[in-house]
Amino acid sequence: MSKHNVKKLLYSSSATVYGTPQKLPLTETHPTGIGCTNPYGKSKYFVEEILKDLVTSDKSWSVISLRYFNPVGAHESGLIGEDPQGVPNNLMPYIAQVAVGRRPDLKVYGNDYDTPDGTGVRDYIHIQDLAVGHLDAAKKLLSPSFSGFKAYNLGTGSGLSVLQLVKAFEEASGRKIPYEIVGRREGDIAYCYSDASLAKQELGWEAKKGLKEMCE
Ligand SMILES: CC(=O)N[C@H]1[C@@H](OP(=O)(O)OP(=O)(O)OC[C@H]2O[C@@H](n3ccc(=O)[nH]c3=O)[C@H](O)[C@@H]2O)O[C@H](CO)[C@H](O)[C@@H]1O
Repeated sequence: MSKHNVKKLLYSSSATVYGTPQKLPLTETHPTGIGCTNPYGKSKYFVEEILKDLVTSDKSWSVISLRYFNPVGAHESGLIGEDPQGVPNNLMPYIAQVAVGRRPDLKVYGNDYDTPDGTGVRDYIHIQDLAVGHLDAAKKLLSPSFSGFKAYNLGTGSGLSVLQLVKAFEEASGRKIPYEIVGRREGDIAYCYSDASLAKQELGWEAKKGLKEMCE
């Protein structure tokens, strides 16, 4: 990057840098790296720390870190979407594979969390909203007044449970999603949802697509 004089970086980070939330909704000032529940979150945290050190040691660098909540959905053309090989780890692609008959049922990882229906609550965000967030962040990064390191949450600001997502997907697809409640998955937390107001104030960005569009 330095050979080509690239000194501006937009980093794809994750809400998992916050670990188990001490306070909800999660703001960018929430501590990071403490109690990260899985290696993915820890690696995102480590890279953010390296980037903070970089901009401190060399003022010619500037970095924006985008902390994604739970990206889901597909492009409306149907040409770009999510179809992971093997067994999907994430909820939405798993539900989609059950809907098309590739898997018999969804295993719901625990219904004994301290949430309204006992299943895990997450802040799902449509990938097209996420893409627009990158464009808005790139504008900020390229503006002459921007310097240093800044992190922004990219989320909708509201949480949905596993069972709410199942129901919404059934409504959008017209297919029944059979499910079975099984034990909790190690490393999972009960709640994770954003306060996305900083991105609205400073980037002029907010999520526009709703649950129905995420499931279509
Ligand atoms: C432990 C783990 O892998 N965490 C990853 C997962 O976080 P998340 O746990 O936030 O996302 P996810 O889509 O894997 O799970 C969302 C919710 O669905 C539940 N669930 C998920 C799959 C399933 O087959 N059945 C089920 O009940 C899960 O317990 C959770 O409450 O995805 C993030 C990206 O979006 C990051 O990659 C996280 O590191």
